[in-house]
Amino acid sequence: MTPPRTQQIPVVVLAGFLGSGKTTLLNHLLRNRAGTRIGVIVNDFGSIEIDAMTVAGQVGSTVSLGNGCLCCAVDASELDTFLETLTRPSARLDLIVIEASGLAEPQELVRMLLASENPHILYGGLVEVVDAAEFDGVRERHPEIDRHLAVADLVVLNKTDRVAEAEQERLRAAVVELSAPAAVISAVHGRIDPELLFDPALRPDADEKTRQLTFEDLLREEAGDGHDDHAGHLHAAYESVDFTSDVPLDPRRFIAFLDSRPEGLYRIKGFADFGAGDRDNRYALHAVGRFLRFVPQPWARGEQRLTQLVLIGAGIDAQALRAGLTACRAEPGPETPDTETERAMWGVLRYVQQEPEPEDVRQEPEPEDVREEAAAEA
Ligand SMILES: Nc1nc2c(ncn2[C@@H]2O[C@H](COP(=O)(O)OP(=O)(O)OP(=O)(O)O)[C@@H](O)[C@H]2O)c(=O)[nH]1
Repeated sequence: MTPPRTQQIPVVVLAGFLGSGKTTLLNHLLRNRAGTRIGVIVNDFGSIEIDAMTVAGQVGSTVSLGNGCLCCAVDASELDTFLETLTRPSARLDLIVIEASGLAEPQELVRMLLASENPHILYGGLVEVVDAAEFDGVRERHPEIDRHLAVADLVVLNKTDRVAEAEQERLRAAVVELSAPAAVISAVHGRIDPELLFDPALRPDADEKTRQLTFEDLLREEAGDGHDDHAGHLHAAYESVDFTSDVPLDPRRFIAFLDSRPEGLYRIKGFADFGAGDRDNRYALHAVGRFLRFVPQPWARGEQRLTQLVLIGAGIDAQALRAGLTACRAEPGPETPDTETERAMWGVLRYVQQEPEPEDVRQEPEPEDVREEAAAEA
């Protein structure tokens, strides 16, 4: 007979501004979990759940919290429902990771976890991912980021491949100052030692520095800084636009649309179908600030060919963006690519990285997986 489960499951909050690399880090973690069973809760800002779709090779259970910021749930009951599902003994999980939306207020999530009455969970710390290449700009626009760093337990200074070494030193010093006494580690493509999440005691200088926010800390913070109102939340000024099309996109028009995207449109993610331009692949698309990248991914057998995009920004004109995207839809063309369609793809291929990252390779879930979608559970 199996003994009753008494151990509490640590719940780690994975936060960081839009596009900083949270999903990439999470995928790295899931691929290098060495037998640790991880449950994942994904909280997307847009209503097409791109993040939930791209969390690959799930082990354990994945639930998606869908549209809107979890930090603004009126009460913690929705989160509690998911935690309840993930902590039942049959899920046999060792760790739960909540990937916050890129606009969430991490301290609100921590507050909800600490207030949860689920006896099977234990708050496992806040991991904040920082995009080294965008850090200065994001901080300038959103001084609130300082507040997020101040409550983190582990900071991952990600995308260090995109900044020069001297610059890295400067950024690191700035992040260390803002997040002290949390440990700060530099990373490329979120490749950190998974043990850092599984076992907080292994974090650099853990014995002296690890600090886990207590409920009292959060209450004090709430009373002190006056930032707790919804209007002060990062996402208050942001809007998301979803676009789905079963008509393929014209590559030239779509690249022209992307090249002229407005300043406030900070993040685009999703998948594009270029029809005859490439019958074999869909193109995963990531824009973060002015950075743009496509990753071709083979269509799965029988998969519906769709373009699905989420655009997130501040001060954007949703109607104009939707109209712009609709105008990118291709006229019916040849079934097989001719020279003209091949040439039209050149603009897209300029943004394709030659060597795909392991994170970009689509994986089928492992056979033992239990995958539960919110719809089935809610
Ligand atoms: N050059 C470089 N690109 C990276 C690195 N880490 C992530 N990326 C890319 O950055 C883009 C955004 O990464 P995601 O992991 O989707 O970011 P996210 O934080 O989950 O994004 P949101 O959920 O929209 O907030 C993708 O194109 C990643 O491949 C890195 O270390 N270096």
